[in-house]
Amino acid sequence: MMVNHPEGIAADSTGAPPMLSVKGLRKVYQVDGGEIEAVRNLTFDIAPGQLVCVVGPSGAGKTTLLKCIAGLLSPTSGSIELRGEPVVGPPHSMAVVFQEYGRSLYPWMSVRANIELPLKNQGMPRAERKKLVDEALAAVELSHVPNSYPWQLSGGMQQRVAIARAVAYKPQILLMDEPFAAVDAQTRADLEDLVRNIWQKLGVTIIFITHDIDESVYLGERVLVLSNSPTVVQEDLTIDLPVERDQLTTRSSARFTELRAHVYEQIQLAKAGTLTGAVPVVKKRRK
Ligand SMILES: Nc1ncnc2c1ncn2[C@@H]1O[C@H](COP(=O)(O)OP(=O)(O)OP(=O)(O)O)[C@@H](O)[C@H]1O
Repeated sequence: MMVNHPEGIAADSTGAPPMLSVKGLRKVYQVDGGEIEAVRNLTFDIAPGQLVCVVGPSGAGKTTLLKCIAGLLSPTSGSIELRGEPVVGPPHSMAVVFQEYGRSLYPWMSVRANIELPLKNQGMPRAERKKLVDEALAAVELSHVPNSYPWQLSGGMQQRVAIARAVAYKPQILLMDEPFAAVDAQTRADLEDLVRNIWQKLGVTIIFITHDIDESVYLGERVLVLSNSPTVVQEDLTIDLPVERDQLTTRSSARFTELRAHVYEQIQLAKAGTLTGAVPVVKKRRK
């Protein structure tokens, strides 16, 4: 049987307030001659330390949701709260890893300097910076290349640098927007294991956006399936796989197959707009 969260409620046995609370989020973009309602009504909580994957059809509003959470876009209506405080700009306690690692690293700076930069900008003393960068390099298994430049590394290694930079910053929430979409399958599998490793070691809350159904089930403790745009939460699914996962055993287990089939079915329904009747809406602006 599939286990679903009651709508919008994050499971937290400690009774602590949610790390993140999204309430009635709506985002309408103003475009030439009209409006596009990208996100209609999203409500959910995320408990501290959860690893939540967000999946949905292309154009479902995943990136829009992430940008609103990161304080890079303001919602048209509804609210986003981080530990009970409204998000009105990029919060200090958040770090974001984007898909385009090539554009997120400075090519003229060494790996170490790239990871160190946000800490330097915070005015952190040199010794403390060095310790955090060394720990982050070890966490992503790049301790052997601190003085290399990003362009000397493979795509997968560059994405590790981007992850290290986020980890060194010690965020309360790590947002990841399709971070492995541009790397090959083998590297992607390694990076998925790296994310679960970091999550287990550091206990950080992670929101991981992906369009890959298998990836969402393999990585997540919970999967939020978004509907087609204009977006609502179509399904909030608990992934009851063991915490210790590995690419071979987990992916060949009967439960994994069952869960991935379920998410696949939900995405198909989302694409067809079956549950929500949702279709992209372009409204004419009143003159
Ligand atoms: N800056 C913008 N201006 C106007 N419309 C936008 C803008 N950004 C996104 N949209 C529209 O909002 C909807 C949701 O887009 P968004 O990029 O958030 O979806 P997504 O789920 O991340 O897509 P994908 O999986 O293809 O990356 C789409 O219809 C898109 O065309």
